[in-house]
Amino acid sequence: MKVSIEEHLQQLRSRATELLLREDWNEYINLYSRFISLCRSHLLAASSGAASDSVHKTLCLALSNRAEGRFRSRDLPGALEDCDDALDLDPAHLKSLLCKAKVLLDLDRYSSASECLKLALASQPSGGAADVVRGLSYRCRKLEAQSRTGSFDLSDWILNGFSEKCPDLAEYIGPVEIRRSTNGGRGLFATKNVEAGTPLVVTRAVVVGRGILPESGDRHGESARMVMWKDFVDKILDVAEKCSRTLCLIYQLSAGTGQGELDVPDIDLFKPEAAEELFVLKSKKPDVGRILKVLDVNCLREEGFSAGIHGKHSNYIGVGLWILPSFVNHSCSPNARRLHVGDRVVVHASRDVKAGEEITFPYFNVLLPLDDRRAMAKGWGFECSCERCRLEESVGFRQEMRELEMVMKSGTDLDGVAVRLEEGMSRWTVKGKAKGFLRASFWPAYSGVYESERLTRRCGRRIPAVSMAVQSVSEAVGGDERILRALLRRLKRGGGDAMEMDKAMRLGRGTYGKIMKKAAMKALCEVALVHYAN
Ligand SMILES: C[S@@+](CC[C@H](N)C(=O)[O-])C[C@H]1O[C@@H](n2cnc3c(N)ncnc32)[C@H](O)[C@@H]1O
Repeated sequence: MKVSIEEHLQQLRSRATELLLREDWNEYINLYSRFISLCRSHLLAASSGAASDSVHKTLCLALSNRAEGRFRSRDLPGALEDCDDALDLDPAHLKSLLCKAKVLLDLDRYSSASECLKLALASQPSGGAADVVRGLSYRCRKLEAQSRTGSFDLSDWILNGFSEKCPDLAEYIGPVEIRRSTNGGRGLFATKNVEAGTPLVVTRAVVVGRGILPESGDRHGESARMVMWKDFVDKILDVAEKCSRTLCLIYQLSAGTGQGELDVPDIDLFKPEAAEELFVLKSKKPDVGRILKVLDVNCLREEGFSAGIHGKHSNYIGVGLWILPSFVNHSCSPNARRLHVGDRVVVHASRDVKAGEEITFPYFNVLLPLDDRRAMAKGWGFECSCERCRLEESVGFRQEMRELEMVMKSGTDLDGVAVRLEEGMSRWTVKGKAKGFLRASFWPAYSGVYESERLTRRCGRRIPAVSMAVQSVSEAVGGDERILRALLRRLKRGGGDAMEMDKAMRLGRGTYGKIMKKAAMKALCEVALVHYAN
């Protein structure tokens, strides 16, 4: 028996409802693709105007439904294309306007989303649809203001113990640009003087892979790591295949070789509003070999209070690719830090930064001696050429430093190490910033002393007071929980004056960023006291 086109479409609709309920988006999209081609061929064959009007309506709804499916399966460019096709048929189609606004919001194109919502409002939605329009408009205004001003506020989230949904942060590019760095490759540079704590870049990851790995030494550990990595790579390839903008941006990143030959892209290329014409590729198929190399060089681990210590398992690991932060080089004397909030990373100045200065954050723990840092940089595949490493390599008293490092590692005579370093620095006429560099290299010894009232008393005035050491080390390496903790412990024990309180607040801003109110900063300081006992 021959089935009429209407009956066929009705069968497809019923099947689509089943797939929608099952959230089987791939099948849902496939089904609507068939539905759409049927409508289009029917439209070509339609003889009367009335018949063609009704198929137009059906086609418009089908495009809108496929857009929703594509949105759910994170094919945002595909979803946008479907919404635009539906709106070509009916510019006031509410469902398509709402879906388009959601897609544009997820693509961080807030002004375009806002335009779309204005059109949706003009069609006078009622009931639930009106609520959706109002909700999206509010979100749009909030994100647009954040992306323009760089004012973020994580206070509520922190004060609620990080338990609520992650705060909704906008994409933001602050006063920075990409230039050639002294290490030969490219780097991110400040275009204005900024204070410690100022957000520089806030951006969403292409993908973050998260998991809880078995204890190290567990024979399943390595295979669990491999499974997690494979899943992460598959997701990256999936996004890159669906979105040529993302693929183009991934291709801008270093694949590890020929640092000096890499192009220096304009910062505007990384703005969500950058024109689509800038992202045209010869082949939309991702070059897997090249992407694997890019991931090797640029993936970062989530870190900071938001990643590891709140409610998450101690073996938790999160690895992601964040495009613009991938231009930030490492330095053992960094001036920026990263804070992870959901899939977004906030890169903020961890100390005052001057216009023209390169923005750097630590790829690994920099509160360690030169040889340990060298080994870690080697693991990353480079030799660190930062100011601090160059200075420590060139000093004539390198051998004496090595001996002190050995004692510090044995953990037996921490006060002796700190005292001998201070005496050595007077003899070697080490001054100013260089003192901060060396104290940072021996921070485990200093912090061991400051943690213990007995050792602090024993050292007396042969080592600097906590607040002075904290000041010099934070000037060398920027804000850091472990340095902040030393100062907070001193304040907690009593004896801290208003100046020290002020210093702690400033160091807190360098450590956590100027993205929270005082009460939330205090809550984080409590966290530093509990979680950073060396
Ligand atoms: C995430 S990329 C940083 C941006 C990179 N310079 C570029 O041009 O795309 C990491 C690579 O930059 C280089 N790099 C980063 N920090 C460095 C440093 N302190 N000294 C030397 N090379 C560094 C290394 O080649 C490293 O593999």
